[in-house]
Amino acid sequence: MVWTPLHAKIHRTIKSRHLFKHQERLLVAVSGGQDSLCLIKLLLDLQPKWSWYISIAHCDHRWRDDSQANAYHVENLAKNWGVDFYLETAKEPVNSEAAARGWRYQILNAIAQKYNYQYIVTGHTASDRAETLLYNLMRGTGADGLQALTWQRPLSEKVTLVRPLLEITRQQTGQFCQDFQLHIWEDSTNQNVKYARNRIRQELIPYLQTNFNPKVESALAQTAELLQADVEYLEQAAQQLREAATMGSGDVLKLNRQILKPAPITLQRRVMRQILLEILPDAPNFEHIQKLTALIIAPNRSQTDPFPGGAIAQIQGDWIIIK
Ligand SMILES: Nc1ncnc2c1ncn2[C@@H]1O[C@H](COP(=O)(O)OP(=O)(O)OP(=O)(O)O)[C@@H](O)[C@H]1O
Repeated sequence: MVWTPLHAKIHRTIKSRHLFKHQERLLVAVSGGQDSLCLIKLLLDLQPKWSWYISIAHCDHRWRDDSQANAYHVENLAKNWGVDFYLETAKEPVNSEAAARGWRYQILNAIAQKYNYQYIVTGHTASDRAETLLYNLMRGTGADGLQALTWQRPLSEKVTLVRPLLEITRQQTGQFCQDFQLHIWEDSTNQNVKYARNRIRQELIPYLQTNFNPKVESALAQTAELLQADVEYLEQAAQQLREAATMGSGDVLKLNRQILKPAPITLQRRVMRQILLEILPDAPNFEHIQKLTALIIAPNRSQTDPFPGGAIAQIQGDWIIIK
C-alpha cells in the first residue's frame, strides 16, 4: 500500500480530533464522486492500523438518468474492495437538493441503526466548507451559520455523523483519485449553474482565487473552524444564563429580566433563540428573536403579537412570561 501525505494528514486528524477509536464500526456514505471515493480509499488504507469495520452505503435519489448506473458503479467498487454494501433507492424521484439531503440522512441513519454502526462518515471537504460559509454569509446568518459544517454531529442517540476531510480541498481529493486511478462517477448536475451552490463553486471561488487569494478555500474553511469554537463557547454561556434566568416549565415559562439585563446582547439573543427553538414549530428567524429580546428592557405590561404556533410573551414586572 502506498502511503501519501494525505494518508498521514487524515491519520493525524482522526487521532488529534478523536473522530473514531480503534475497532469501531464505520458506515461510509459514498456517492461515487471524487470526495467520497478519496475518503473511502483513505479509510480502507488506514483500516489495518485502527481495526475498524468499514462498510459502504449509497443512496439512489433517482433524479438523474444515470443514477442507477452510478449505484452499480459504487456497488462494484465495494465488491472489489470486499466490503459490505447497502443501497437504498428512492421510491419516487427526489427532486430538490434539500429534499434529497433530508431523505439521504434519514436513510443513512436508519441503515446505521439497523446494522449497528456508530458512525456515518461523509466526504465533505474544506471546499464544501468554504462554499457553505459564502452561501450563508450572503443569506445573512450570524456566526452560527458561518461556522459551516462541523467535524461531528449527532444524527440520533446512537449515531454520529463525522466529516474527516474538512481540511482537504477538492483539488487535493481530485489529485488523489487521479494518482490512485479511482474511477470517479461525475455528477452532471454539479455543472449546472442554475443552482446557487454551483455558481459559488464554478464562478465565485475561481474569481476569488484569481483576484484575491489563491488559497481562499482553505482561508474560508479556517474562518469556519475559528467561528465554530466561538459559537460553542457562546452557546454554553447562553445555556448557563438561561438556566439562571428561567423559572417554571411546561405551558408557562418565566424569564427574570434583572438577570438578563446586564448580559451582553449576543447572550440575550442566544437565550431567546434557544427558547424559541423549543416552542416554535419551525426554526426562529431574526425578527422573532429580536421581538423577544426587546422585552428585556420594554415597559411593564408590554406584550408581543402571537408567534407562529400561537405563543405570546408579556411583561409582568421583573418577569417575561411566555405562554
Ligand atoms: N447519493 C449519495 N449516496 C451516499 N452518500 C452520498 C450521496 N450523495 C452525497 N453523499 C455523501 O455526502 C457527502 C457530501 O455530498 P454533497 O456535497 O453532494 O452533498 P450535500 O447535499 O451538499 O450534503 P450536505 O447537506 O451534508 O452538505 C459526500 O461526500 C458523500 O459522503
